[in-house]
Amino acid sequence: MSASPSPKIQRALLSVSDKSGLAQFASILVDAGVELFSTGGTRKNLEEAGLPVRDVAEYTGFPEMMDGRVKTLHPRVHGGLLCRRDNPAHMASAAEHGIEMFDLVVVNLYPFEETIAREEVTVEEAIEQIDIGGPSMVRSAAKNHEFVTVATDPEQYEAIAEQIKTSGSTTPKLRRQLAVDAFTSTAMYDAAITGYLSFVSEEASGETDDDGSQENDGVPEEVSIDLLHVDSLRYGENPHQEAFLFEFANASPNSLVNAEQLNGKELSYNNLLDLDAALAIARSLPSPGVAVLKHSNPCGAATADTLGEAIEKAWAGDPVSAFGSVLGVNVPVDAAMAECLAEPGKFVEAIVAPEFTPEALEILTTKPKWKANVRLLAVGEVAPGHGQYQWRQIDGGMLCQTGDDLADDPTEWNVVTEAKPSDAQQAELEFAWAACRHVKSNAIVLSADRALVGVGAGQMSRVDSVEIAIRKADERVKGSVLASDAFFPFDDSIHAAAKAGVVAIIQPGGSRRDDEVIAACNKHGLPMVFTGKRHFRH
Ligand SMILES: NC(=O)c1ncn([C@@H]2O[C@H](COP(=O)(O)O)[C@@H](O)[C@H]2O)c1NC=O
Repeated sequence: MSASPSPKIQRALLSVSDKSGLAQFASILVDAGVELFSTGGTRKNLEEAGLPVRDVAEYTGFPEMMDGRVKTLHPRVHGGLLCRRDNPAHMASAAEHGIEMFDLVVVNLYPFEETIAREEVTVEEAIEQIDIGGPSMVRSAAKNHEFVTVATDPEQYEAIAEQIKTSGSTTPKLRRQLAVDAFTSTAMYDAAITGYLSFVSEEASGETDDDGSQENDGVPEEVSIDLLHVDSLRYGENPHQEAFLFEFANASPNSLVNAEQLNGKELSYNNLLDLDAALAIARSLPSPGVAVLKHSNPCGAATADTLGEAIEKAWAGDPVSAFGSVLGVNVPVDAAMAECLAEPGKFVEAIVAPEFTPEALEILTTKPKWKANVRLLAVGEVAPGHGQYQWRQIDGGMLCQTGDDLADDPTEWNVVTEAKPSDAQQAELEFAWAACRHVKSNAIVLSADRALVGVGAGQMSRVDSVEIAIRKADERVKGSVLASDAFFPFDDSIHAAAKAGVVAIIQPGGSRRDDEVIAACNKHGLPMVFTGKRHFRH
């Protein structure tokens, strides 16, 4: 079968929510002799630009109705999009029903993803932003791309306009590519809708089964995850691995993927992992707080009256490991912090913070040796994103869980020992507990004066983590408090901690041998708090 010649573009149907670049593109079409048809808002926009445009409602003989739910869903529209120009029977049907051919469709959809990204959005508002007529036109045109050109993104206007200016039509190659883009965009759009409706909470939707229950505990049978390609990364965890960055279509503007990079080299895969961990711990520390990360674990973290003090204390947690670290900060980076980092002997790979003051930016981008490379990311407000689902790939599947991001409530904790923590020890335990949940299990942290002084991370045995934390803290272990992300299976860790000079302990409790662990604390006169909540991090 020989390919049909590219049809001259004579008639275009424009219906867009994002009206950027529209008038300029449409005026090129008008100059090329193309007749324009439009829906309400789009027509108004074109008329305001002084362009001649026909009303789709006048062409179909039906007004827009039901709050815009029905505008273009009409055989005179879809017939004009789906009709094969080389099929005499199709053309005869078109003639019989007064259907005109549309050679170009310019459609972009109701902003569903932007709508559901708004924190206060209701399910009703989200549902009204599900575009039906737009995707229908896009799919009709894309199916019939042998004859019809479909634009779904203002970025495509220039390439289409160039071809129309030179030949009055578009090439089959461009039409095929635009059709692929069109089907991709409607697939992504549907995935966003599916994802939203599947996970929208029972309270928000008010929807339950007749018996009041939610089928399958509210877990949908099928889930689509809507991801947008943001960037191709230089490589993955290692140079021989390919890597890419994707963004959830409904990601918050204050998320790491949307952070503004103010300085530095391009971000690597490992940088992004470390920055993610840095942001998470910064979010859960009291303000002003700083976390210093290496390989996704904090080697330092601190809070103080000023950010300048906090960074000094956080860096001092483990200055050897802090060299080449990634930092997370929960307030704007100021000049005092920048001056501290610019000191000789210090080096950081990247910093994520709500923002950077102009003075801090000036110092970090002019003073240190590594000024050109340091990646500075402004993420905006660092409020925790409660209740978000976390996905993780395993062999042949995905794990899904809600994030471990709710703050703990110390009023629910219990002192289980004869000795009670002093007020100062209680405050220190709260700090240690907040930091501990961000350390890979088995996690042990030692803290003093609201700063980590020793961390034992990712060990297969808890007592090994205790010993590493003690070794790291060195002399500072004396008078420090200890937090453990999960229960102690034996009393050996307690004896080691007491011998080293730890003065109070916090842990979830729940071991078969809790009695022995409590007895060991009592023997050493150590206060111990049970939180009742575990914070494993695998
Ligand atoms: N209902 C319909 O028949 C329909 N036809 C086109 N739309 C959408 O309406 C929007 C444009 O509307 P307006 O021209 O009124 O600003 C576009 O995003 C388009 O995708 C529709 N809206 C929703 O389904």
